[in-house]
This record gives sequence, C-alpha cells and structure tokens, in this order.
Amino acid sequence: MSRHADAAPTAKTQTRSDAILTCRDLSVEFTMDRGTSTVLNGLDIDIERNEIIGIVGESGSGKSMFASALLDAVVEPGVTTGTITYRPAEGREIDVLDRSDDQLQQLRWEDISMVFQGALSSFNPTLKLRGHFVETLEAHGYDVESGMERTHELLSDLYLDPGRVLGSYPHELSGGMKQRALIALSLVLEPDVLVMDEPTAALDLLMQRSIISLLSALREKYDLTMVFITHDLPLVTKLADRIGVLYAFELAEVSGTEELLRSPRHPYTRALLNSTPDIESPLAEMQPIEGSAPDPVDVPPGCPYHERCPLATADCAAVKPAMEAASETHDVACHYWERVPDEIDLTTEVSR
Ligand SMILES: Nc1ncnc2c1ncn2[C@@H]1O[C@H](COP(=O)(O)OP(=O)(O)OP(=O)(O)O)[C@@H](O)[C@H]1O
Ligand code: NI
Repeated sequence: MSRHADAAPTAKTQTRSDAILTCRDLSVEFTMDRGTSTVLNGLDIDIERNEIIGIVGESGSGKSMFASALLDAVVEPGVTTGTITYRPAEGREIDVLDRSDDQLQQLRWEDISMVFQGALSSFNPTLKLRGHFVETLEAHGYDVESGMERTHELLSDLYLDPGRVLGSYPHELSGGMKQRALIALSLVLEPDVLVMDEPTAALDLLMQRSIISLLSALREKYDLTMVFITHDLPLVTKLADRIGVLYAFELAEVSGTEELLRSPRHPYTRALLNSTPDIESPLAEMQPIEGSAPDPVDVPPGCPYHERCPLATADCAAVKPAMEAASETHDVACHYWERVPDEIDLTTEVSR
C-alpha cells in the first residue's frame, strides 16, 4: 500500500548473505484473563555476523521480549512462535525454537549468551565472584583451569583487577565493576553472540560511556556479534553499526546508524530523535513523546503508531504498513516514509 509509483520496487526484508541469526515472523503471546496479549508481533530481522545491532524503543515496547525470544527464554506462560535460525561459523544451522531443554541450556551460554535486564542483582550474594565463574564452567563441563585463565584475560580486557574481583563478594564491588564482571561471565564459554538487555541502565554516564568503548574493543578481539538493547537512543548510536526501532511490539524501522540519524524514515523514529535535543546530551534531557504506547491486549488496527502520528490518514488506521526497503540498508514500515525526511518538519508537529 505504498504511493510511490515511480520508485524502485520495494521488497520485504531480504535474508542477508552472512546473517548469524535470522528471525522470521517472530512473535510472543501471553493468554491472559482480559484477552490475548501479543507482546512481540511478527518480527523479521537478520543479525549479521560480527555486527553490533542496537534495539531501541520506549518502556513496554517489547525489547526484553525480543531479547528473551532470541534465546527461547521467554517466561512461562508466554508462547514464542516463528523461526530463529542460528548459523554458527562452523557446522550446521540451528533452529533455536526447536531445541530440547538440554540443547538450549548449551546454546544459551556457549553460542548465544545473554546479560539479562536487571541482572546485577542476580549474583549469589554468598558466593565470591570466583565461584560464579567456576560454577558456570563446571556446569557446562569446561576445563576449569583454562577457563579461569580466560576469565583473567576477560576481566583485564574489561579494565578490572582479576585477583581483586574474583576474591570479592558481589556487594564488595561497585555497580560498574559488577556489570563488567557480568559481561566477562557471559563471555567465559566463548559464545559467538552476546545479547545485552539494558546493560548500562543502572550506571552513571561516565561508566556507561566506558562500557560502550570496552564493548567495541571486545567485539574486535573476540569476533563477537552483539545485540545491545536499550531505551537510550543517544547512547546506542555511539556503539551500534545498525539500529532497529521497536514500536508497540513491532519493528518500525531498521537502518545503518549513520543513515538513521541523517535520514530517519519513520515518523516515530523522527519523533524520538527530535525528543533528543542534542545526540550528545544525556538521557535526562530527552523529552517524552506525546501520547501513550499501546496496550498489548489492544493494539490499534492499521499502523500501530497512527494514533500518535502527525502524518496519519484514514489509510493508516485501516491498513498495516509492510516493511519496505527505503534503501539497501534501510527498512521502514510506514505508508508515507518517502515524505518523512523532506516534506514535513516534525519538530513543530510533534510538540503541538
Ligand atoms: N510475564 C509477562 N506476562 C505478560 N505480559 C508481560 C510479561 N512480561 C512483560 N509483559 C508485557 O510485555 C510487553 C513488553 O514488555 P517488555 O518487558 O519486553 O518491554 P521493554 O521494552 O523491555 O520495557 P522496559 O524498557 O521497561 O524494560 C509489556 O506490555 C509488558 O507489560
Ligand atoms: Ni526491558
């Protein structure tokens, strides 16, 4: 349903040549008393080998559901459907949503590792850090001695003093130290993919910035693919090669970071950027966007953003826009994406 007769033919998200993870029609539903709650709705996205992809969206947009779904770790009684294909550097491709519990347990640490949202409090308070690393290595049948050598190196990579950290109880470390130790722990079994859900949310600005630069260095050194999930758009632009914008449990736009900043094509992304007066400014200065995010039991028909969108027409309320290619490296789900950068000034529209 697009109105650009002379534009190049548009295509739904193509499978990229070197995707390490391919998600197709990825959805999560909860059956609740007041109806079916669709908290992730038909995501199609490829995550390329060795890239850092940022996933942004406001609170409740489905970011954590996406993170959990990637590891088939959505909490009961949530039901995850669609497909996730994981392609290791060597060996056969793996259908993530079709693994047995044992296979999943292995996949989760050894191939696709996750730093969960709020995980700082998940350390066992009675166990020194060394114990956390040893337990993880033993649970997966890894050699503890060489595993601890790797631990020392990882902690050093993260600018921590390995002896001091490993000999400490969790409460003896600062938030920034604990978060870095958690990242080291998630890498100790040498995964290919690291998924991080709000890994810097509890930290001060300086520590956030320092973790961002440490992650870039880790990606290079260990050939990692990273999925960085955050509500902090300015922060993630410092790190990510590409950014996916989630709105109401769906992807509104996926683009290379530069291109997204230069020419956002979705009115919601535009509003998010406009609510950030200066991309260098801290989160506290971001302005909220008018209106409220949809309820997962009651997402409006048509485009999920139409009720808040200054460009919306009757069509937007009736017909859901498909993901279209705005360029080779830029996908967007909006009937009017071609008008977004050129014809309107959303600065005034959004703040009216
Ligand atoms: N256990 C659950 N059962 C049912 N619904 C849930 C459950 N956990 C979360 N939800 C709902 O799923 C939707 C998406 O939540 P999700 O945690 O993915 O949001 P988020 O983008 O990570 O938000 P935040 O930035 O606050 O972490 C929300 O509407 C939330 O209320
Ligand atoms: Ni979350």
